[in-house]
Formats: sequence, C-alpha cells, structure tokens
Amino acid sequence: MIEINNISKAFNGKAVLKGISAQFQKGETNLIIGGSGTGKSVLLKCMIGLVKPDQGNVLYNGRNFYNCDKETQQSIRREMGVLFQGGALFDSKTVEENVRFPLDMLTAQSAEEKRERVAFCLQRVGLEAAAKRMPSEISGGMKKRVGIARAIVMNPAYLFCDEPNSGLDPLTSVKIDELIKEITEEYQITTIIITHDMNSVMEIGQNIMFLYQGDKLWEGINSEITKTTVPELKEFLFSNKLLREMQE
Ligand SMILES: Nc1ncnc2c1ncn2[C@@H]1O[C@H](COP(=O)(O)OP(=O)(O)OP(=O)(O)O)[C@@H](O)[C@H]1O
Repeated sequence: MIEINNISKAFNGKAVLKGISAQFQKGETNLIIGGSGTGKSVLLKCMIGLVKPDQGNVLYNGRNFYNCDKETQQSIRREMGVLFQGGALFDSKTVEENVRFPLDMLTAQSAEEKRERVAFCLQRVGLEAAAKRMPSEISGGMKKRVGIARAIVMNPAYLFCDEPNSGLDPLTSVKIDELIKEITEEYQITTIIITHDMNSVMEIGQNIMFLYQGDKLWEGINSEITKTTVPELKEFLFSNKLLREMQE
C-alpha cells in the first residue's frame, strides 16, 4: 500500500499541490485524472522521489520515503517500476537490452539469470519474437509493451505509469490498459496511473482521484464517477461526448 499525507508543493511561490492525501491499495489500478497543469505529474514525481514535496509524507507499506535511512530509501526505490510517458527506450539498444537494463544496473544476477528473467517478462507482454529488434523497428504499442516489460523486470511492488496510452490508437490503448490491470492483479502490485483517457477511467479505474488546480476534489470508483455532483469533475468528464450521451 502507498499512503500520501498532506502533500504540498509550490514552484516560484505558485502552489501546484495543496495538501493531497490518499491511499493506494495493492492489486488495484489507481488512477490520477484531471485537466492539463493540475499537478498530476508533480504528484507522481513527489511519490517516486524526483521532486521533493515542501510538506507531507509518502509511506510505502509504512516506510516513510522522505524520512528514513539511506538503505531503506534505496530499497524502496528498487521496489518501484516506472513506465515513463513516451516509453523512454534507449534507441541504440535492442528490445531485450532495454528490458535487461535495470538488471544490469541494479543487480548482481548472472547472465543466465538475467536472460531468463528478460525472456519471462517479454513473454508476459507478448513480445518474445521481438527481442532482437531495435525500438525504431517496432510500433508505438509494442514500445509501450517493452516499457511495461522493463518496468516489471525487477518484480516491483509499486508500478507508476505516466499516461501509458498517449499516442496510441483506441484499440491498442485498451490492450495496454488490460495488460497493466492483469499484471497488477497477478503480481499484487500497487499501480498508479496518470491518465486523460476516459476509456481507461471507465474500464480500469478501480480507485480514481480527480485533481483540480492542485486540490483533490473527488475520489471513488469508476461505477460511481458519472454520478458525481462535483461541478469541476462533471465538466471534465462530460467534455467527452460519449460520456455526455451516456448520461443523457
Ligand atoms: N519543475 C517545475 N518548475 C516550475 N513549475 C513546474 C515544474 N514542474 C511543474 N510545474 C508546474 O506545475 C503545474 C502542474 O504541472 P503538472 O506537470 O503536474 O501538470 P499535469 O496535471 O501533469 O498536466 P498534463 O496533463 O498537461 O501533463 C504546471 O503549472 C507546471 O507548469
């Protein structure tokens, strides 16, 4: 479980996050939604240690990320898998080298152990046949799958995905969502996903947090979201034509 308590962050005197608290359970796909510039990415960065919050704390299974010894912080970091927006693959490495990268950097595993783990993860995302290909030779959806394989190669307890569907067609988006949800349930990962994608909200939103100008205005599950009475959330949701028609 990840717990965030009263997270605040300002840049140049402008408050971007205003005391956000929440809990994210393991085995669930937790979504952070909201319009552009509402603080979603900054919140994610505060959670993974890329931006230090001005206030508040982040607990990983009870361990306080910003107030613990170096070894504990290091071991929490090793339990995180991150799927960056755009995939962030190394263009000069093959698919399997990309997936192996965290094992090369962070473990003392033998070549054989790494080979087996990489093969397992590539097989899990359905890419075993693409192991020797270069990122430039595969599609956008396949690149996301490589990113997912790399994010899970260290067997993470926590998985962070920043807009995993960006740039994908609707069908591929659905497949990527399903894959993330399956992996989350199968390995009991605490998964946090930033998304703009209404289909993701409706299909995999087991716990959804809506941010608006740095405040959390709503949280709940997908089956409840369209019944919201929060005006800012209604406006956000029903700017989507399909959802508007569903409500009418
Ligand atoms: N390092 C930084 N320095 C100054 N301002 C920043 C920094 N990082 C983010 N901001 C500002 O914080 C605000 C929230 O940004 P954030 O990237 O979290 O938005 P977002 O909700 O993820 O938006 P989007 O959906 O467009 O990615 C924005 O106004 C942004 O300009």
